[in-house]
Parts: sequence; C-alpha cells; structure tokens
Amino acid sequence: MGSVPLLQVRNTGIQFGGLKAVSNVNMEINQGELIGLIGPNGAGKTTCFNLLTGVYVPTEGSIELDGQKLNGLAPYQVTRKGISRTFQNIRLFNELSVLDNVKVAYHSLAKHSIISSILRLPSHFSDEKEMEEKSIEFLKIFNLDKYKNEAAKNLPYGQQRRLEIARALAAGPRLLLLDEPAAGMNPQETHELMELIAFVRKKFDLTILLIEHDMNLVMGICERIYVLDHGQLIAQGTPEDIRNHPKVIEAYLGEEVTNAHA
Ligand SMILES: Nc1ncnc2c1ncn2[C@@H]1O[C@H](COP(=O)(O)OP(=O)(O)OP(=O)(O)O)[C@@H](O)[C@H]1O
Repeated sequence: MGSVPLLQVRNTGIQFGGLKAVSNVNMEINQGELIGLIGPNGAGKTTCFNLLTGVYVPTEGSIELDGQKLNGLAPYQVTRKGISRTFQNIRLFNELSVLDNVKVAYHSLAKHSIISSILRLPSHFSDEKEMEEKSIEFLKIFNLDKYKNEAAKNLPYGQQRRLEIARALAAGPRLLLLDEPAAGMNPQETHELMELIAFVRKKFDLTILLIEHDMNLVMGICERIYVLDHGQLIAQGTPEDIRNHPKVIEAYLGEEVTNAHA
C-alpha cells in the first residue's frame, strides 16, 4: 500500500441548477481495497460515479487518482489514467460481436495512429492481433469465449453484465467502478459474479468501488462501505459499523440493513 491513497475525493459535489445532487463528499480508497457505495434511491450514487469518470465536472472539491488531479478530464482521459466502469443500465454495442465489444476497450487505448489503421500498415495488424488475443483471454475468464462471434444482444442478460465487466477490465484499470453489477441477476448468477469479482480483483491487483442495492452482497464482500443519502455521506465504516449505524437505519427506514446478514 502506497503512502498516497489510490483515490482521494475531497469535498466534492455537483449542483444542477438549484439542486445539489451530491455535496461535500470525501472518500479515501487505498490500493487493493474493495469498497461499497450504498444509499437509498436517488441518493447520488451514480452521480458520484459520473463525477469520478469525467462524465460530470465537479462544481466543488477535487478528485485525485494516485495524487493526480482528475477534475476537468474527459471520460476517455480518465480511462487512460486508470479508472473504468460499468453502467447501471448495460451499455454494450448490441450489434457488435461479443469479441468486438471487448476489443473496443483496446481501441480507446491503442497506440497505433488512425492513419496506420486506415492504411492497414503492419503495425496496425500486429496491434490488432494482440488485441484479439488479449480480448479472448478476458472472455475466457468470464466464460464467454464460446460466444465470441455472437452479437452481444443475443447473450442472456446475466452474461451481458459479465461482458460489460470484461470490457471494463480490458481497459487495464487500476480502479474499477461497478454500478449495480448484480442487478437483475438470480441468486445463483449473483453468487457466481461475486466469486468472479473476488477472483479478478486478486488476479489484476484491482481496487474496486461498487454500487449495489443487494445488502447481503455488499455486506458480504466489501471491506468498507460509504453511505450516501440526499447527496451527502451520512456514514462510512466496516459492514458491522454500517449495519448498526443509526443514520443508515433511519435512511433505509430500518428495513434492508437490519435484515441483512454478512
Ligand atoms: N444531469 C442531471 N440533471 C439534473 N439532475 C440530475 C442529473 N443527474 C442526476 N441528477 C439528480 O441527482 C440525484 C441523484 O441521482 P443518482 O442517479 O445519482 O442517484 P442514485 O443514488 O444512483 O439512485 P438509484 O439508486 O435510484 O440509481 C437525483 O435527484 C437526480 O435526479
């Protein structure tokens, strides 16, 4: 673990017109941690991800990755700095093959120029071949390699979610943001996904921040949890701290959190 946290968020937020969607958020996430971000509907969780990934520019505070400021960078620049994400509503290229959906991640990072790509120079071909081999490796991890030529839209829902994670990983992030990765999955799929997340975290030495509504899941795998309500952080701590935190129980009206088991 380095002396600087991998992700340092200081007093960050964003205002839309008169609405402070997220305000005064502070987070410190160290290399290798698996952290949960929870909160009731509309609390500001996805907005936080949009701030971290350059989709929104913060109107207050700062965001640093490994000591480098990210404020004002475009999403593709943030990806190059080492943050990639998945979306609450799956965003795949439906008509493209499963393989091409992963290869797209490399194209955004590729060193070869557009000219060499258009002219199909040898450097383009060697990069292309390498991309294909690496993409297939990622598909294998997610057990999707057998569908590599299938259009993404033809995959069952749970596998589309896994493909999105494979694509996010192909960009080589240091910090992976997962927005409700288990949404719409059945318990068996959810269980398998959690094992996969634990596996890829170790294999790629990843730091992970995940938004999830399934409390059993969050409490079961996250080391620490941040809780948002009405755009503000109301609590942070271990799953045990969070489960018993009065403000969290109040925010959820006591239901989900007190019923959760680690
Ligand atoms: N571009 C925008 N313009 C105006 N308001 C926005 C914008 N983006 C988000 N908001 C508002 O910010 C608040 C937080 O929304 P956000 O989607 O981040 O919540 P969430 O915690 O992810 O909710 P859910 O769990 O339902 O996905 C909401 O009130 C939302 O309407």
